[in-house]
This record gives sequence, C-alpha cells and structure tokens, in this order.
Amino acid sequence: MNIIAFPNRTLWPALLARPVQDSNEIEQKVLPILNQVKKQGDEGLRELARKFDKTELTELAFSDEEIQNAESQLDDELKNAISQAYQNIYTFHKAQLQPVEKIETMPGVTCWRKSVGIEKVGIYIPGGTAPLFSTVLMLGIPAQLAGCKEVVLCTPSNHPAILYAAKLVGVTKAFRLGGAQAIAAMAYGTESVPKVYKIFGPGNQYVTTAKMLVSKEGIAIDMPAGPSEVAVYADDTAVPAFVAADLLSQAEHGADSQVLLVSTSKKFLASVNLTLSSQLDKLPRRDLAAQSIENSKAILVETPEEAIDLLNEYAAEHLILSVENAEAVSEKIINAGSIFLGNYTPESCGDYASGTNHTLPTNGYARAYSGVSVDSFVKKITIQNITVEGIKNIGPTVEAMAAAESLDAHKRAVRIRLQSLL
Ligand SMILES: NC(=O)c1ccc[n+]([C@@H]2O[C@H](COP(=O)([O-])OP(=O)(O)OC[C@H]3O[C@@H](n4cnc5c(N)ncnc54)[C@H](O)[C@@H]3O)[C@@H](O)[C@H]2O)c1
Ligand SMILES: N[C@H](CO)Cc1c[nH]c[nH+]1
Ligand SMILES: [Zn+2]
Repeated sequence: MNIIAFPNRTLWPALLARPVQDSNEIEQKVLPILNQVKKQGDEGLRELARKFDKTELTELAFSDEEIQNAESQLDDELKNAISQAYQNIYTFHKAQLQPVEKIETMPGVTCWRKSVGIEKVGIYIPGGTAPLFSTVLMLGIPAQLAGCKEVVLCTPSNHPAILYAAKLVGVTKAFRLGGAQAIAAMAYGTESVPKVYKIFGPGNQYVTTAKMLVSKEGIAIDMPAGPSEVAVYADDTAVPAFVAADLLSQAEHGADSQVLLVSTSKKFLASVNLTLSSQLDKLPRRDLAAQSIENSKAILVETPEEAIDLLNEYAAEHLILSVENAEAVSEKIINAGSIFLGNYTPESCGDYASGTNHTLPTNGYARAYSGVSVDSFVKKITIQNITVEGIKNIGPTVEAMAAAESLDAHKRAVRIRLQSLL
C-alpha cells in the first residue's frame, strides 16, 4: 500500500475521497434499463437477463420445489454455520424491538408510537462476483422481526444457500433477477414480480444507481450501500498479519472496494505492507483484491487525536480499532457504519455471524445514515388520546398558536369543544 506520511489537514478531503465514478455516465446506462422494465415487464426482464447475465430465463421465479430442494444440496457444516449465524443475528435484532411506551405530556394528554412492519418489501441479494447468502439473513431476519407481510427477493445467483436462507427467513417470493433490472422489477412491478414499497440491499454501481433513481419516483430505499470498505486504526499493540488479513477481507469484494490503514507508527505500517503482499498472493480472488489494494492508502499521522479526526472525516463503512483501550477510543468515533474492537474482532465476524447487520452505509454516507436494523423495516405511527381534562389543559395553548398562524379553523376545532364543556 502506498504510505502517505503526515498529510496536511487541508489535503484530507482529496486524500480520503473514494474512487470517483462518473454517476452521470452510470445513470445514462441505468435509465434505459429502468424504462425497459417499466414498459415491457417480464419480457423486458428476459431480454435484459440475456444481455447482462447471459442467461435465458424461462421461469423468472424460483419454484417451491427448487427452494425445498436447496437444503439437500448443502453439507451439514454449512447448514450448522447458517443456523448459528441465524440465531446470533436474530438475537441481536430482536433486542431492537421496543415496547410501546405511553407518555402523558400533560395531565389528560397521552401520546405514544406503534411500530408497523412495512407490508411489502424487496430485498436484493448480490450475486455477480460472489453469492452473498449472508445478506439474505441480514435483510430477511429484521424483515421477519418487523412483521413485513410480503418479502420479495431478487438475486442473479442460483446458489442453493441463498434459497435455503430465503426459506429460513420466510421470503414470500424469490426471483432469479440481478442488476438494475431487478430493482426496476421490484419498484414498478411486472406480471410476475410484485411491486414493493421499500427496497433493501447492497449491490454494484448499477444496482445502487437504480435504487437511487427509483427513490426519486416514490419508492423508499434503505440507503446507498455501494462497494464494501474498511478502515483500520492500529498501533504497536496490533498484529500486522491480522491487520493485513482484515484489509484483504474487504479488498476481495471487488476492485472498487477501498481499504484504509491509519497509524501513528511508521514501523507498523511497513510491517503490514510486508505481510500484505505475501497474504495477497495466496488468495484465489487475488486480482480483485490486488486492484483494490492498489487504490488504497496507508496514512501515517502524528498523534492519536489526529487519527480520530481523520477517521471521523472518512466515515468508514467498517472501522476496526486495533489499538490499546479500543473501547475508550470508540467513544470518540462519531462517523462509522460499524466498529470492531481489539485484535480478536475481525470484520468478517460482523459480515457473517456475530449478530450485527452487514448492510451498512458506504462512500461517506455513514456521516448521516445508519446501517440496516429492524427500524429500517417498520413505520412508526404516532397515536394520541386527549381526555376532557386534557383538552381543558392544552386547549388555550393550541388556540393561541392557531390564532397567531391565522388559521382560524384550527382554533375553532378546539374552541367548539371547550365551549361544549361550559
Ligand atoms: N455496503 C454493503 O453493505 C455491502 C454488502 C455486501 C456487498 N456489497 C457490495 O455489493 C457489490 C456486489 O456486486 P456484484 O457485481 O458482485 O453483484 P450484483 O448482484 O450487485 O450485480 C450483478 C448484476 O449486475 C448487472 N450488470 C453487470 N454488468 C452490467 C453492465 N455492464 N451494465 C448493466 N448491468 C450490469 C448484471 O445484471 C448482474 O446480475 C460489491 O461491490 C460488494 O462490495 C456491499
Ligand atoms: N463486507 C460486506 C459488506 O458489509 C458484507 C459481506 C457479505 N459477505 C461477506 N461480506
Ligand atoms: Zn465482506
């Protein structure tokens, strides 16, 4: 990795910028795909699958039989692993369900919120370069806990583990569709694919751009979750081989993934670089990881305070703190999708099985967005109840405010009740 020593703060924005993609150019490719699906429905989907996935789709949906048979194609080791991951992710996300709390804001005025699962949701499971069946658990489990009635899944992969996981999380319909066309199908609906209200899931630049475009047409999306990335902040208590392995674990997602290493120790950065090249050579996905490492940086900073500022400016999707007192350091982090503490918390554990969600904001969106959780799958409806005592208490306040806004009908809705009580 290219080591950059003591960059001036004014250089940080340029240094930390993600690889630039010409969003206009991608939009020009994605817009015709969306329009084709809108106009031609299933037939358009078949043609786009021929063009981009080199697949002849006679049946768009996976059959019940294919879903049932998926289990028999997996060995016990993988099924046990999926089952353990399911349990951990379920346990962590279940704790996010909060009991309804009724709040009396003033005597006789009670307000509360209820959570309702979004009725129809779509989950996109990437499958271009790797069949990410773990993403089925990450999206399907919170959807299940939120009580979503219809969960539509689209993926360009036919890996049996995707179908097995889909069954575990209660997906209602699954389709062999990938890319922007899958997003369009769920956004507009076709003869076969149901239209949904909100679309979730990570994906490549076509998928992410399609999500952004359909969101302008009233379809909700989770967040822009693009190429995976990780930042590692390490000091001399970290193990160079562990850090190198963590960097490579995200670099192998794709050539557009970005990894960043920050340290106050020049010696440490050099040691990571040494072990990085030997570990890289052993990877089956060497070429993808090598390109990603090529675009990435190791930054030497003067002080721990500077490291924290830099990491907050970068707003990584994943942040590994391999430093002394990592938990105390994490208190100072205000921008990150998910944080991993100490030498024995590799990011891979969060990607698969520790319990937290791996669908996280990339590209600096962690400054404003959170990762997926049960909350992402629910709407919160507020409810209020005002008693006779309550209207007497709150009425004058509302009357005064409505009068000042020149909204007489608002004022009268209160007045008429107060007068009825005289
Ligand atoms: N941020 C997160 O939470 C998170 C989680 C998991 C994965 N990811 C990211 O998801 C991405 C997965 O990407 P992927 O490509 O492997 O799978 P993908 O499923 O997102 O995309 C594959 C689809 O892209 C379409 N496509 C391919 N070339 C095209 C072209 N030239 N024009 C139009 N469409 C085209 C095809 O239809 C194909 O089915 C990776 O970048 C990974 O880093 C992110
Ligand atoms: N690191 C990816 C984005 O968080 C998720 C993933 C799935 N499989 C392996 N990794
Ligand atoms: Zn990963």
